[in-house]
Parts: sequence; structure tokens; C-alpha cells
Amino acid sequence: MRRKLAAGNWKMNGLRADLATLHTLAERHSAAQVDILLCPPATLIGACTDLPFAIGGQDCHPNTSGAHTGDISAAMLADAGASHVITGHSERRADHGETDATVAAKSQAAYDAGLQAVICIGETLNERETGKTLSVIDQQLAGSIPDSSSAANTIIAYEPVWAIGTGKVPTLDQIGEVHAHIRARLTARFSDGDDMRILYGGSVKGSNAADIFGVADVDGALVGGASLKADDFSPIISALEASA
Ligand SMILES: O=C(CO)COP(=O)(O)O
Repeated sequence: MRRKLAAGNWKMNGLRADLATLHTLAERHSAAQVDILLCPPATLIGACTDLPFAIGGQDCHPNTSGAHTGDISAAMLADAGASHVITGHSERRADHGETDATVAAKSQAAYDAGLQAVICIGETLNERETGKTLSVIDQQLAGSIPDSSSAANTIIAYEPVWAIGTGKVPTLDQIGEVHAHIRARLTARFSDGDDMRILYGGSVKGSNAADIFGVADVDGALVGGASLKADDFSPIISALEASA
């Protein structure tokens, strides 16, 4: 049985004053029947460790240490109190030229430091409109997920690039098609592939969460904008609990 997961990705947002949001969420959801993961900017990880949620980084370097100014290793995230790290987010693939091989190396670094990786994949609008969605997903799954992945160390996030921050959401049938495809690939490749969680991400809101969580093989959400405010994230967590 896969436990449902509500994950928030704060991206490059959040100052110490915004931690109040997380304390409000903690008051409302400390006894949640689902897992909750928050990925604040790295500067806030240390200030989040007293919260009743899992805490994650948003990126890590593939190497364990060294001359990489401005980068953060997986071991540093773990040392600061994180248990998870997002790898291969489309914003990093686009802004920093990360390839599938980079994402696989970062995910392996996460495992080596004892972190779970939330590995992101998803097609662009052009790829969807030209009928390439499933082949892009196949390529990303094959290239971004290390052979050492398991349900214990890996969560997959399907985030169509065109749905991120746009208010556009695939139809439920489109989400279902991609999640079923990912599930089939995971079970074919990994002995515990049926236990790996697959999150949907891209313009998830309180108003569409229940419908999305009703789709087969959607084990939760990776939420950007709507995770920044307690009043926006809270209904998503509640919808996930109701679907569990
Ligand atoms: O990129 C996302 C989460 O990683 C999704 O962002 P939005 O929820 O803001 O669309």
C-alpha cells in the first residue's frame, strides 16, 4: 500500500518571516493521515527541523564535497535536517542545463547521503502537441532514475512543464494515461516498482486537488505556488487525506 504524500516546493521563495505559514500548517495537520514534505529554500531547512513534517532540499550537487562555489551536497542537506531532495525539476533542467545523466547522478548522490530523491519528469507543451509525451517520459525515466532506486529511496513526480505555474492542468484522462505509463515502466524495471510513489505536479490547487487525487496511480502532489500559504496548501492536504 502506497502512503499518500503532499509535497510543497517553495522554489526561490521564503524568508524567515514566512515560517509562520509552516507553523500554521503544523497546527492544522500534525495528525495528518498522509505524509507531508516541505522543500523550503536551503537557507530555511535548519529552521524547519522542529516541524512535524519531512523536510527536503530542492537540488543537490552530484559530488560529496569540493570546489563548487554556491552548490550544496546531499550530505549537507542531510546534516541540516533534510530527509529528501528534489532532483531534475524542469526549472533546473531549463535554467542550469541539467540532463537526464546529471539528474541520475544527483539522485545517486542523494541515496548515498541517505536522502530520498523526488525525481521530476515531464514533457513540454511542444512535446505534448506533437504526440511525444510518452516517448519523452520513457527517455526521462530511463535516463534520470538510477538502477539503485527503490520504493524506499525514490519518489517520482510527473510535472508537465506547460502546467507549472500556468493554471493549466492536463485532463484527468491525460494525467491517468501518463501515471499508468510510468507505473508500468517502474514495475517492469524495479522489483518494488509497484510501491514507488508517483506524484502529480503542475497548478494543483484546492479546487482541482480532489479530482486529481481520484486518478489511479496518483499518490499525491508536488505543489509549487499553492504551498506558499497555509490557506492554499491546507485544502490540498485535506483533499489528499479524504482520498486516502
Ligand atoms: O513546479 C511545481 C512543483 O515542483 C508546480 O508548481 P505550481 O504548483 O506553482 O504549478
